[in-house]
Amino acid sequence: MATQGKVITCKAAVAWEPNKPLSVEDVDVAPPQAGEVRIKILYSALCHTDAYTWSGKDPEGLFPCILGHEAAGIVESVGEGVTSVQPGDHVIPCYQAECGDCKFCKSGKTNLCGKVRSATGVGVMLSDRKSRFSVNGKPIYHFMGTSTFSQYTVVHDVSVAKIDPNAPLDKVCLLGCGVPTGLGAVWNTAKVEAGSIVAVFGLGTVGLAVAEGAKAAGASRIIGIDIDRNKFERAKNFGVTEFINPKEHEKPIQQVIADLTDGGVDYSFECIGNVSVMRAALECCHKGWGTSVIVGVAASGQEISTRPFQLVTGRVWKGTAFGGFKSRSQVPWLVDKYMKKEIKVDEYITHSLNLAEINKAFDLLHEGGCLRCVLALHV
Ligand SMILES: NC(=O)c1ccc[n+]([C@@H]2O[C@H](COP(=O)([O-])OP(=O)(O)OC[C@H]3O[C@@H](n4cnc5c(N)ncnc54)[C@H](O)[C@@H]3O)[C@@H](O)[C@H]2O)c1
Ligand SMILES: N[C@@H](CCC(=O)N[C@@H](CSCO)C(=O)NCC(=O)O)C(=O)O
Ligand SMILES: [Zn+2]
Ligand SMILES: [Zn+2]
Repeated sequence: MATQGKVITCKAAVAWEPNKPLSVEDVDVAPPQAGEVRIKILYSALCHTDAYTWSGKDPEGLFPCILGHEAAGIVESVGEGVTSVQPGDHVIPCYQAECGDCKFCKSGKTNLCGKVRSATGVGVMLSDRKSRFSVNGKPIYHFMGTSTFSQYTVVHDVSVAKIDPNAPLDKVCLLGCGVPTGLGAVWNTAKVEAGSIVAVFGLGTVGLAVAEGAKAAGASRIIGIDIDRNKFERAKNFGVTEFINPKEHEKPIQQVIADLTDGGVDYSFECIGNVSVMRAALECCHKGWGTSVIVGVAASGQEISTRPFQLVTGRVWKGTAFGGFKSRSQVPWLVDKYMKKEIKVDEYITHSLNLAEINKAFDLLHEGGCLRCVLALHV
């Protein structure tokens, strides 16, 4: 391979400072070291977590950095000792690693992996605690161990899922974050049973994937809650059966929902990142067994609260990261499900742009009509 072992200079969107428009410029990407993989990223979608970190509200946000974590590409080269993938493999970089060997991976109780998290949380690679990205010699931090708003990125081998080479990369890039998160919140974290009544707060990509997962699980009612009434029409296609706009009610939304459901729902999901809504989502659950799952990411300094009595009386509060899916083992399975038309992916893509238009893509993310905007990295 002509580029193997060499620095690659390519285009990437650099976030120099919080909230300052991203700058698409030439970035040097160093070759992968031992245990690392350099990937040619072909497509990357934007997730609200990218916008959250860019906003400066993420306590783990470091600048300058290269954001992006919902992508697909092809392995360009691998570092010493890497056997799980080879150049030419089609892959999805996974912000949640899976080493199979750490205390977390071996526990059988969680999809969180501890192998590289101490490095990915501070924007560097594990082996030498340095970045592989630089601009004119100045290091640029990695983000979430993925940094996919770059034509080439370097990730840890434990963060790379090898997928079916026939899968369209401009679609399955979404399986790097939002869609699996919603599906898995239902299937893995809550384990919703057939006949359950479900409430979904926030009908963006994550909330719609929750609805899709709940429908597949056989939920009898799926109540969508959003302050944007326009969200309902589209949400019906994902399984939402009823819609509530909190702005149209005087009573607290948890009371409105309890009244509509003979005391509360079996499962609720907060897919917004708003701590007041997280409280409402817990409190709209049925006494004795209702379970609420926090999916949304709330800003630095925000805290959740409720009366302990809510838990004493049997409600359960949970959270989920990447929907509880084990990334390297289960992302290929999700890709196969998509190829068999068992899960939706295309339906979440509302916009397609290229890397040079990334700031426009971030603007779109804040507009009601946009679910996922997929960027083509090499046009
Ligand atoms: N836990 C994880 O692993 C994980 C993974 C991906 C995304 N996330 C987080 O999930 C959240 C949702 O992501 P998304 O991409 O679907 O976002 P989104 O912005 O597309 O969707 C949020 C929806 O919530 C609605 N909303 C906003 N305020 C509301 C309120 N007070 N009451 C009711 N509805 C309200 C908006 O109208 C919008 O439809 C974000 O916080 C994101 O960071 C978490
Ligand atoms: N850095 C933030 C937390 C961000 C967060 O919660 N990330 C989610 C994924 S969001 C994907 O769009 C997650 O999976 N977290 C688990 C992990 O990062 O290991 C903060 O500090 O507030
Ligand atoms: Zn995400
Ligand atoms: Zn591990």
